[in-house]
Amino acid sequence: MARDRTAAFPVDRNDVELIQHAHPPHWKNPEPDGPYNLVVIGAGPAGLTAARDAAGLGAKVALIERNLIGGACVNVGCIPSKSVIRTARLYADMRDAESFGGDTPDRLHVDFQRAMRRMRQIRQRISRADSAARIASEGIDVFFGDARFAGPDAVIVAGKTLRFMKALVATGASASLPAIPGLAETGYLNNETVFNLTACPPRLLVIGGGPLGCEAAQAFCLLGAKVILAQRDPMFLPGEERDAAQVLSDALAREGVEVRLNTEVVAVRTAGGKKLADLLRDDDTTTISVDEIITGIGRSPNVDGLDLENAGVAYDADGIKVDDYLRTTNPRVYAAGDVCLDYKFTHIAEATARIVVQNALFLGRKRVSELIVPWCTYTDPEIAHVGLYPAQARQDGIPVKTYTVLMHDVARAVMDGEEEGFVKIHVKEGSDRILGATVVASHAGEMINAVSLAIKSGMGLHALADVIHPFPTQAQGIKMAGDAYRRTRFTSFWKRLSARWLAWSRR
Ligand SMILES: Cc1cc2nc3c(=O)[nH]c(=O)nc-3n(C[C@H](O)[C@H](O)[C@H](O)COP(=O)(O)OP(=O)(O)OC[C@H]3O[C@@H](n4cnc5c(N)ncnc54)[C@H](O)[C@@H]3O)c2cc1C
Ligand SMILES: NC(=O)c1ccc[n+]([C@@H]2O[C@H](COP(=O)([O-])OP(=O)(O)OC[C@H]3O[C@@H](n4cnc5c(N)ncnc54)[C@H](O)[C@@H]3O)[C@@H](O)[C@H]2O)c1
Repeated sequence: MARDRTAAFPVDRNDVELIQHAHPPHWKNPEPDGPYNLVVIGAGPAGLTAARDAAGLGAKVALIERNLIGGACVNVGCIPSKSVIRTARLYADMRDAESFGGDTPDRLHVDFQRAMRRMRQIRQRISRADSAARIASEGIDVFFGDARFAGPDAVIVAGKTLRFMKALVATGASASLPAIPGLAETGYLNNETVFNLTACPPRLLVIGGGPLGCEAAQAFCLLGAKVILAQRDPMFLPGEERDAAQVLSDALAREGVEVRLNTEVVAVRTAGGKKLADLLRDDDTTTISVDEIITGIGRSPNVDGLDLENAGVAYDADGIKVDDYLRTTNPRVYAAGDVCLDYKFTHIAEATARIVVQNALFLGRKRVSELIVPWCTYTDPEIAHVGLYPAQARQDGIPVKTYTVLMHDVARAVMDGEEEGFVKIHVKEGSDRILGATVVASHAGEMINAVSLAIKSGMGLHALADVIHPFPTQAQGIKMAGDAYRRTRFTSFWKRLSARWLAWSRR
């Protein structure tokens, strides 16, 4: 049977339900009978998608999970984090009630335990759709246990050998271990443990200003913690456009997060029941005292214990090596999701799993490089991006022209009191070919989809301006960027020509 990692949850009724769905305690692994078309290792978003799609197309499929079905996303990632963020936003709105013509409650008490209970309730509800029983009822052989390769065409799990025609490694990634002296001894939280908190830490240090650190810092700050956010780089979300990161930095600071950029946490220790952290910036070290520390310094692929060498599957510290078709160095074995990709997101894990099903089982030639992939950091405002950044385009020798709309010019954003941010759409100069876009807005994650659709379907910015949006919506900002492009088409030549035509029509 699998290791008892499930016991890590603080067991309330919701967690009991979750475990019942995602790793039923009395589950009996089936008896493998003959080779499988596809053996999938890992039941996170990548593994679940591949197993279900393949079984739906008639393949004989085995799915192996050592911990909880749903993987990082459902159990310790997207679902719990966005559920907590929603409650944090509620408190932010309550504090801001007066600017909406309401009254801020006199004694605003944050009920952290209720917020976490709501999160656990949502998590167990969402896990129902992917329960072991449900997956098994779809004709998939579900095994619980640690999978490892016994050879180029065999996997062993819980003492049973599963032979395969093709296999998919979808084992995901785990929080990288910070190499900060004293941190392990002092104790810290990461995404696997932070959702077990039952009280909001009064003072909290968040290490790392990537998506995880920024989302966590803002949420805990809005839930009442005094948060210090230390980021080694000169800006948050280092991959994003500089002005997007700046808007976020300003928003965090305004809400009360103590922003420490260019800052590295170099040592941690305990004193008088507190955690002391040494923060190094330039050549200055300051020591801060906190109650808890959360790390969000990146994720490392789950490759240990898989005995990949037995299958001739090459890997290194960045994960399993795959080609553009997601084949590993063993032609029978594919990989998808966090275990092999630089971009670690649920929707990419799912999209790459679909590629594997086509390529591995149906002689497909789908390439990862063909995917149009947006992503979004769910802070307030949200930061979403798709396609190329201007710097990348210029590096490829593509001249770039950018059309920008500020959210304070979008009527619905003004009405909603959500004026912060912008829509930026980058096109190839001299054309309306969309290269990429960054949206910074309260609902940027929803808005970016129109641009992804346009890029995917080869629709230019001119055509995007012709798409009629219901009024008033914040997504109008996308259309307004299209309108800005269209106005540039009114060159002085066309203006003169149309003025002449109109003058003639008045005769
Ligand atoms: C706090 C946080 C918030 C996030 N928020 C978002 C978000 O808002 N949007 C977004 O797109 N992404 C988000 N992500 C990223 C997202 O969770 C991952 O990209 C996604 O879960 C990757 O899916 P996967 O299937 O590749 O791997 P995982 O979800 O990691 O699943 C892999 C599974 O494999 C199992 N496994 C590993 N080794 C073995 C083995 N040897 N045998 C059997 N089973 C094994 C694991 O137990 C796990 O269940 C977030 C991540 C974190 C940490
Ligand atoms: N909204 C989302 O889609 C979402 C949310 C959370 C996480 N995720 C995924 O999870 C993955 C992990 O996110 P993450 O934020 O942990 O990783 P990350 O690699 O994106 O960012 C980590 C940041 O921590 C900084 N850092 C590292 N060591 C440090 C130190 N000692 N002191 C100070 N700063 C330090 C790095 O400079 C870096 O900017 C990402 O790949 C992301 O795709 C996605």
